[in-house]
Amino acid sequence: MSSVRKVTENLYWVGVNDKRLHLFENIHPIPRGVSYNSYVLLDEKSVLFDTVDWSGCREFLHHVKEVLDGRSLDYLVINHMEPDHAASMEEVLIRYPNCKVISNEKAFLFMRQFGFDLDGRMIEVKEGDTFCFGKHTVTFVFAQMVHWPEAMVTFDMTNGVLFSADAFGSFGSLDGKLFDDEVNFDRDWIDDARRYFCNIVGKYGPFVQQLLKKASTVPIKMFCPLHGPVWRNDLGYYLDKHDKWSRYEPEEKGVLIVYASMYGNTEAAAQALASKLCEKGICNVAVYDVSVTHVSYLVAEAFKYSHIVLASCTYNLQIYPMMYDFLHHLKILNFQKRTFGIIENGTWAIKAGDLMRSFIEHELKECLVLDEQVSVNSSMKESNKTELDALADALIDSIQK
Ligand SMILES: Cc1cc2nc3c(=O)[nH]c(=O)nc-3n(C[C@H](O)[C@H](O)[C@H](O)COP(=O)(O)O)c2cc1C
Repeated sequence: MSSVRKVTENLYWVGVNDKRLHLFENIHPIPRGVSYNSYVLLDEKSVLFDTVDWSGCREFLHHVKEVLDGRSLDYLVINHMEPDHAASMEEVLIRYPNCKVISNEKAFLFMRQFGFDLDGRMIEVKEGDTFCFGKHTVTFVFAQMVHWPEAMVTFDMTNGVLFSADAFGSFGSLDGKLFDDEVNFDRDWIDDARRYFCNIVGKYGPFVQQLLKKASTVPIKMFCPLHGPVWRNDLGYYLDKHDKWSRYEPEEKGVLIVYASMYGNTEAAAQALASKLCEKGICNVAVYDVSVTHVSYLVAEAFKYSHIVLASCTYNLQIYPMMYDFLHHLKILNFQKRTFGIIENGTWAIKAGDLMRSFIEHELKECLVLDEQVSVNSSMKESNKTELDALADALIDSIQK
């Protein structure tokens, strides 16, 4: 008896959940854990699709053994060579000495780089190749840079299952609930799914768009990703989210306010703006302290909202370091197509506003900074109230356009 679950006829989830890992990629907090998904297909040949992180190897091997129930393993398909999926492959190959690895040229190169000895057990496939395991015939679709260059997805033409690698994944431990229709995704999962996408694959929007285009040409009935729930019900909902995220289009009209403040004065200005916006009828407003909320959450919120206000005090003639870090993350994730407002603060040489404006205008693509800037000199004054009003009005004008 184990946590193995049947996915569909002859296909089983043999993955593991990880609630111990604190930081995914040693960067992103995962308070709800994460799953490493792997799947076994029992056809005339037995096939394992990807493996799991090294930390879950022992339990995973038990799952594989249980499903194989005495059969040998014929093939291991590696869609993605990142160690959270491929680290356990060597152990699989030791236990199943007749198992051959099906993957692409670049993935085999990466396997050698990671020190896996495949010793004549490689079957190299190219884009569009097909492979028959008995009743099931699969085709391999390259998904370059979703999220590594060797990534591919495998489409089972017999039952419509897409083994989608890192595409359509999410943070979050499954805890028994394998399918999208077994959870309240919009309530309990969407924030983690967004945070996963934006921070892990966000930079590669155009490549995700290419994959979505390829996906639209085949009759997919199920996404089997390498993290998070399997999709068998409302695929359109999830496709639509991925389409928006990968085009850098906001999901919602609203204002994200992120502030950097040491002694509370910049924070007070940020909160005053939030109140003004709500008073004027725009209540879809989210406020975060950049020093309190991890940057991966801020990035996800930036992808969600149409408008962003950055409020930063000046620090050694620079943008406050945590705010700079947030901007840096947006830049390296190829973040684009938003309207920004700016609040700055300083006591003797106020620089944060100009520096943030310049960063947004020069380092982010297709982003606009509103002229209506708020400049606080240490603490808010009467003149700042007028500036805040003007910024709130400019944001509302822009939202309503
Ligand atoms: C380490 C440090 C460096 C600072 N550097 C500058 C600066 O370069 N220019 C400036 O105008 N104010 C500077 N300040 C002052 C703060 O920006 C200023 O007091 C601001 O009002 C603080 O806003 P807060 O109340 O939101 O923390 C600095 C303060 C600290 C602690």
